[in-house]
Amino acid sequence: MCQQPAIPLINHKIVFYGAGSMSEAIVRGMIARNVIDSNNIVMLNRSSNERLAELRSRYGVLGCNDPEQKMEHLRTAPVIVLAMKPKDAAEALRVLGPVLSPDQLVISVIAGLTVRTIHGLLGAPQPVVRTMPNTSSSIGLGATGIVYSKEVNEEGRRTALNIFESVGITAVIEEERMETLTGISGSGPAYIYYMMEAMIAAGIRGGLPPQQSTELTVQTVLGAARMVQQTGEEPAALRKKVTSPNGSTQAAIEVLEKADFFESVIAAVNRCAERSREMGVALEKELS
Ligand SMILES: NC(=O)C1=CN([C@@H]2O[C@H](COP(=O)(O)OP(=O)(O)OC[C@H]3O[C@@H](n4cnc5c(N)ncnc54)[C@H](OP(=O)(O)O)[C@@H]3O)[C@@H](O)[C@H]2O)C=CC1
Ligand SMILES: O=C(O)[C@@H]1CCC=N1
Repeated sequence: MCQQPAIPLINHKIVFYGAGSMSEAIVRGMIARNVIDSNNIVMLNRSSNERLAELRSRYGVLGCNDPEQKMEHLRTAPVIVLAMKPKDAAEALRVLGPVLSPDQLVISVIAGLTVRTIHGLLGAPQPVVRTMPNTSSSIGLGATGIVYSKEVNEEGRRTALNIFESVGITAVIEEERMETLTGISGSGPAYIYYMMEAMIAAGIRGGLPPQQSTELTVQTVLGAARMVQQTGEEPAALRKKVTSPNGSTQAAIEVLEKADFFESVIAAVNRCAERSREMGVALEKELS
């Protein structure tokens, strides 16, 4: 077994402003890794009490949707993670800006929302970390892109890295690359799940019991990812080893080629990046 690197204990409050899937994935991953005490996690949402009760019972975190208490948490937390949908971000940030003090670190996971727009909506040059994680963070296998605003000091960088390294790997990148990264790793799990759905369906249509088809598909995807990771070989080289000349794999790949699989995946990644930019532009318009 390979040992995961030790992550320093996070011993301050983190407020998740938005208590949905992405927040839960990060919280679950951090708690499983024991990098933070659940008493130090506060999760805020807008309306759903049931959702907060669910999070409380699963992770022992504090949930809150009382407007006054919410503002108090936001005013006092050293670290705030923005995790609402892009359409809700402008309003939430306008409310947040006036209660912040200059040393509070704002970490965003919101697709498309740029550092410049965050600053504009907050109305202050807050230290901002723009990130793009993915939901595999919940099992410690996330992949998170990170951009720092120039206001983020060494301690802020370390804090952001501690959070996201505790739930997977991180890549510090230029902000211009964030949309491409979203197309690969932010949304990427969904493409793999889609491929898995199709493989499972094919197995069932071919007469395998659903459970068997699912188990075989899961193990195949897991094994293929681990092979790339552990052998260090290129996916193309590994694919070649599966593909006997004129054999069954070659026949299957020819069908995928005919459907332009390779270029379709690239087009999907590009469209994802483009859509993230569109969402960013829509949010930028909120500034005027
Ligand atoms: N899901 C994913 O795979 C990924 C998502 N992201 C980003 O994460 C962000 C959240 O996505 P996701 O978790 O899927 O979304 P969800 O819809 O699951 O969760 C959004 C949460 O935000 C809350 N919320 C909205 N407005 C406010 C507000 N004004 N004050 C407090 N809480 C508010 C909602 O509360 P309520 O339900 O009460 O309205 C809800 O808890 C998005 O911006 C997305 O781009 C990034 C990477 C991957
Ligand atoms: O679909 C979305 O907009 C978000 C961003 C990355 C994954 N989910």
